[in-house]
Amino acid sequence: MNIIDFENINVGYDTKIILKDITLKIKEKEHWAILGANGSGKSTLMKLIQSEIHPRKTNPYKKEILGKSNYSIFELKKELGIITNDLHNYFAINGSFLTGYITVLSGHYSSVGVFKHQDFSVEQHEKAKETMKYLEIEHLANKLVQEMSTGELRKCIVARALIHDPKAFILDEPTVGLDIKAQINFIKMVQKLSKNCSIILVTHHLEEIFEEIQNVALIHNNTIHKSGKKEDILTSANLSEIFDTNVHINVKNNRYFVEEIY
Ligand SMILES: Nc1ncnc2c1ncn2[C@@H]1O[C@H](COP(=O)(O)OP(=O)(O)OP(=O)(O)O)[C@@H](O)[C@H]1O
Repeated sequence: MNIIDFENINVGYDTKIILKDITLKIKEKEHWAILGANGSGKSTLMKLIQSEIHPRKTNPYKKEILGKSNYSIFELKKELGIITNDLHNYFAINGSFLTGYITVLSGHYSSVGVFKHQDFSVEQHEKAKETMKYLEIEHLANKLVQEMSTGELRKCIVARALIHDPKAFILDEPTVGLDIKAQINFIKMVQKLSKNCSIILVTHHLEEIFEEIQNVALIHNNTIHKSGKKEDILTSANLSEIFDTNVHINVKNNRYFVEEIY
């Protein structure tokens, strides 16, 4: 099954087209990085995936997620763990008085916090505990969201999505606001998740593309400029083109990094 199967999609805001002719196929169990400069349209692609914006109907197109062209967004979000900075900020503001445990438990109803009308079974509580243990965040169980660091809250939000055992995680610039140690730590956690589900990592940081990510799509010139196997796509020439600056990249221990900007 394909996680994402898009063909010839044009999408934008009001009358303005931001991304055109989007064709992208991501199969189950594949791991992808989507790379692009600031303003290239990465977040717009995320909004398209989440159906916050819709393809223009002026041309034939295909938009299937998890093999379906018609789906309820509520159900979709259980099958796809979608982690955005908007979600993070929403929790930081509206869920500031929740504990880590309640944040994770609320994933069962995809709500922000738990409410009197919601019943939780013993199994649901067990799942929340097990998920926190798996992500090594048990120590955050009683900590309030407002007392958490950016990295701690982001991990709780990932755990909240993981409670549904999603088929894929889509992470939009997940290390924004994290210092170097927290960034490495977070990417290690995503690497662990990749053992059980697809990872689609939207980023502009080359170093975050961990070994298991074997496919890359580059967004440039309002479209998916190039996509395919990591070794073919992640080249100094391609990155110089999309970031509009001369960069020389290198690979060490299966990790890509920018060696020189000139
Ligand atoms: N709600 C909106 N209404 C109109 N234009 C928008 C809207 N959101 C984004 N845009 C425009 O769409 C283009 C792509 O923006 P988008 O946020 O998708 O880029 P991005 O690659 O995610 O950027 P960044 O790396 O800076 O987060 C930009 O020119 C931006 O100004």
